[in-house]
Amino acid sequence: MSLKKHELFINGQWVKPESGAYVTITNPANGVDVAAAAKGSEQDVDRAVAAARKAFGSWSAKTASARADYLYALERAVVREREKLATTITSEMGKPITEARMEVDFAAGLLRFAAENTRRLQGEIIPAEREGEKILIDRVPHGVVGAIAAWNFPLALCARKIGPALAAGNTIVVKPHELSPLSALALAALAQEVGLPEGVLNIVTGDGPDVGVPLVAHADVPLITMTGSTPAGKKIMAAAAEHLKEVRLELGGKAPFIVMEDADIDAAVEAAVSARFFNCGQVCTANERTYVHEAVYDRFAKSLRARMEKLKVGDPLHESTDMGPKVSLTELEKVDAMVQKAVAQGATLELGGHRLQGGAYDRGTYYAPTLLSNVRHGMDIVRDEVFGPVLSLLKVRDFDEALKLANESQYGLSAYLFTKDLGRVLRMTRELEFGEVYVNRGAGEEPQGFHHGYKNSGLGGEDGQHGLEAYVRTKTIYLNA
Ligand SMILES: NC(=O)C1=CN([C@@H]2O[C@H](COP(=O)(O)OP(=O)(O)OC[C@H]3O[C@@H](n4cnc5c(N)ncnc54)[C@H](O)[C@@H]3O)[C@@H](O)[C@H]2O)C=CC1
Ligand SMILES: O=C(O)[C@@H](O)[C@@H]1OC[C@H](O)[C@H]1O
Repeated sequence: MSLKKHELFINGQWVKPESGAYVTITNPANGVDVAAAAKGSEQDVDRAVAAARKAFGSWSAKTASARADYLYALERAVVREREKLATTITSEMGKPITEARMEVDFAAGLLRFAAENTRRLQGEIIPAEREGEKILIDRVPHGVVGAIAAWNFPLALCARKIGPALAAGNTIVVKPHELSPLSALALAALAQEVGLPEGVLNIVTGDGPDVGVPLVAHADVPLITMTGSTPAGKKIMAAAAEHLKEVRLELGGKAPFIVMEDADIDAAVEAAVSARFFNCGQVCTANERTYVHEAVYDRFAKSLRARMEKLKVGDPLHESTDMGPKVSLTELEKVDAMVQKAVAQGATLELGGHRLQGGAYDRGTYYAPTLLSNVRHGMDIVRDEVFGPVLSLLKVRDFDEALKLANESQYGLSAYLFTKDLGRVLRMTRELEFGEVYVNRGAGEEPQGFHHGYKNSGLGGEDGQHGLEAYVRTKTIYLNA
């Protein structure tokens, strides 16, 4: 049976790539080829940007309510197609179907938030020095937004950029990740179905060098928003600097997960496990370093191990599966190398530490839930982002030490704190150098929050009112009759 070929979505139409080539998308759970996606190129980017530029005039001229209506319609279509979209996500990148449904819900929530807030992008009126004059500070869209996504949330990361960009009156060209373009293409099909005007949303599939690079360099794209690795984010920022364009970057993380002696240990264990093993550890907000107070360390470690042993790894389409495969063999090997290096540097391997093999595991890229103890702060595994199911346990003397070690990182996206002591919580709000902190709960941001990393975790931030405001710029008008 021949694979379904997915074309590019440009100017409201499905069009063939200039290259004439297609890339096979493989399900990491079983090695089965699921579809082929067009291999985009610079010429395709040019076509998509031209379409988006042409559509910008009439889209930005629409009333905020009219733009909201389209976004509400798209959200309703996403909700209606929840199961189909979730299955697409699972088959292209391997997360459990239960989590894929959560991703669809999150994507719908992001679109709904954008729709609800189109009318809240308000300007200002300032008294002038000249009689009769008013100074207006208006908020206007940038024009064509270039959006580049990662594979770990292939639908939600696109919705997170499309929703606010369109709400604010921009048009957009989206480049999904080369490993997982299918759910973004399914979203485009829904946009077409709900009658989104042609050219407002365009999708060019393909890899970073062929599509991402020309999109970033394009003279008619004044704003780039990207989710992915820190090295790629830095390259994008350097390339954008050549053209003095704005960038919003949502990059890697190395979240500390701090458990103090007064914490609810059962709740902390549950949250530590879900924040580490959700999506097979492939989340920028994942629990990367679990710092536990020495007074409760042994109890925590025992309970953690017991909880981890219960994790069911297997076919992500099964309702009871907790963890699916890694997205690709390359990614699996990267994680395994980090684990082996940690062991060589003196960490103790308590659980896992290897690829799962035998039976159905042999067809996919499964890695065992891994627990490392005796982890010391100088080890590479504490420094570098581990995008996989590997939990590193570190013992700390007190809160001071936990705070100090938590801050000793090049990253600054998310952090977690479990304690009942309000004094510590208040101190943490001042001293912890992270943009998003979860107190006495596990991971999972909300559309009305603000997802924003410090240091090497990124620039700009996404979601909520602050995220929406990134998609407008100011225009000052000295108004006289
Ligand atoms: N912050 C996050 O949420 C994510 C972090 N990662 C981290 O990144 C590592 C590598 O994963 P990759 O998929 O290779 O991420 P990546 O950062 O290379 O790719 C992300 C997106 O950027 C595009 N891209 C890459 N280089 C580009 C360039 N120079 N110009 C324009 N576009 C470019 C890619 O095609 C993709 O769409 C993972 O192991 C993980 O550590 C991966 C995914 C998401
Ligand atoms: O890219 C990531 O891993 C995060 O931005 C991620 O995106 C949706 C999830 O809810 C976030 O944690």
